[in-house]
Amino acid sequence: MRVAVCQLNARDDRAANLAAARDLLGRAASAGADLAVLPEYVDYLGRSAGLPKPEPVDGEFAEFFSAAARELGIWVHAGSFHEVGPDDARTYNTSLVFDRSGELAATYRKIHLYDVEIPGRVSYQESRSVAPGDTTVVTDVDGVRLGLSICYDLRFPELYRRLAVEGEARMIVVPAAFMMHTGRDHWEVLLRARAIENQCYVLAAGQIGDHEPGRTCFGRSMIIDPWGTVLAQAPDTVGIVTADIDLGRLEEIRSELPSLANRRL
Ligand SMILES: NC(=O)CC(=O)C(=O)O
Repeated sequence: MRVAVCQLNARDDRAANLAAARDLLGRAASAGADLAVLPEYVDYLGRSAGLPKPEPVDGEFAEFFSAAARELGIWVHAGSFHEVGPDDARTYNTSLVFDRSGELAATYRKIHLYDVEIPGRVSYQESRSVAPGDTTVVTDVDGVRLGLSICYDLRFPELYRRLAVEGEARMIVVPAAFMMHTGRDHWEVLLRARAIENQCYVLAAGQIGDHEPGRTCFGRSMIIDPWGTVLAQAPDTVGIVTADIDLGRLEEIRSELPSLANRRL
């Protein structure tokens, strides 16, 4: 199976964001990808005052990416979007996965919300406008188990352990809008740790560059194998990178260094 991660610079123009995402999916399909993964908040990354009306899971956002999956004949992980939330003040931060025929295969709502105050660097209170999900999700992509997560979830290893052990995931996606300040020191380390400790492929698709208001994302989308080797890394531009998933190699690593099987807790 070939996978692609797509690096995007979403801003406050929803139509332009979706068109840019569709272009990247087309490029992924042309590169032979079976599965393409988009970053967190494909629909909108701008001022909260300008946020378009949140949508239900079966709304226009879903129709758009369902059509893309069907037209291109590939699996599409549509990053995440602003889903209608449980009350007027909050949305959900939601990922959708579509199969090759455009059928919805999985829905995941970000569980861990980014409430962080780093003076002079990062001030973000995601839980003010987003409600957390409470369910772990694993789906089958052409017979390969794919575990779902979003951005800040990356810092909570217990989620990934659950995806790998209870969910039997062999690949884990991390669509993200990781901040520049934290990204340059933490992004690759955390991604490679999750890949090594869970002996899974990690597919990490990031937003890149400046987004209103004054938010800069780190990018460096990457695909990592279960040994922790970075198979592909995006340069600091919008674009895609691809790599091939080798399940034989994964099983070899799990049998030669059986740390998952050797768990005591
Ligand atoms: N933006 C996020 O949700 C997470 C992030 O930037 C970080 O964990 O650092």
